[in-house]
Amino acid sequence: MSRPGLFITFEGIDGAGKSSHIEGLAAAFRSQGRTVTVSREPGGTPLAEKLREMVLNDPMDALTESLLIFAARRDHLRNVIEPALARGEVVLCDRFTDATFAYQGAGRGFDLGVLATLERLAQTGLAPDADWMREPDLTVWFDLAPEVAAERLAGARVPDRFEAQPVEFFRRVAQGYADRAAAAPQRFARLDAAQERHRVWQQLTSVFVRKGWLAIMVATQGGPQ
Ligand SMILES: Nc1ncnc2c1ncn2[C@@H]1O[C@H](COP(=O)(O)OP(=O)(O)O)[C@@H](O)[C@H]1O
Ligand SMILES: Cc1cn([C@H]2C[C@H](O)[C@@H](COP(=O)(O)OP(=O)(O)O)O2)c(=O)[nH]c1=O
Repeated sequence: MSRPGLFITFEGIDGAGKSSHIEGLAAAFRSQGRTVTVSREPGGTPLAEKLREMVLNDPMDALTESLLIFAARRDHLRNVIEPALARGEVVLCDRFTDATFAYQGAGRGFDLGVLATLERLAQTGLAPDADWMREPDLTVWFDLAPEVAAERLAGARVPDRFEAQPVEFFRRVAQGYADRAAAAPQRFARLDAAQERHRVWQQLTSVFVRKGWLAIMVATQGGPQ
């Protein structure tokens, strides 16, 4: 019997540690026989990657930014995420719609009601049930104080348009994530991302073991060095 697809997203402020763990988790799933698609937003298709370049580099107002992000998201859902889920794969996506509510909504102060409308438009009509809005099965939230994230990022890479924002911006973004998690506690798994890397990995894998999506052995091995 084929297994149902799993759509898992990773969220948190820039520098929270998401990217450090996604490939390790993909390897853990693969070692247990699952086919995994790893992707990211904005991005994940040729069109969406072009839109990503614009969103990360060109100045624009918050509505334009939100429209481009949701356009990229729909293309990504249509061409990558929905087909992979239909094949029963595990889809691991570095950021998704919670990032839009956190960055454009809480961070830039854009209207949350408009974002909810765009979310419904962009994420409906693609899954097998035409009226159903696609959402992640699980969202792993790397929760980290903005000051710690800024320290980790200092010197680590050239900042994009968002990473160059002041710490107050990231405080609002972090609160945006907290609000999203409070509104959908059954979908969110919060990790204490301030811990050492191997401890974050342990927290991460135990979430998947508890859900029955990974066997217990991977909770004690693997992960980033
Ligand atoms: N638990 C951790 N403790 C200390 N530094 C970390 C930890 N996890 C990641 N880092 C470092 O912090 C920086 C940001 O991590 P990254 O995974 O790129 O974050 P994100 O993808 O969330 O922006 C990188 O330099 C990474 O090596
Ligand atoms: C998905 C998404 C990302 N972003 C921002 C957050 C990040 O600063 C940036 C790119 O995200 P990310 O891929 O995490 O960048 P990196 O791997 O370089 O850390 O885009 C939004 O503002 N809204 C969104 O909906």
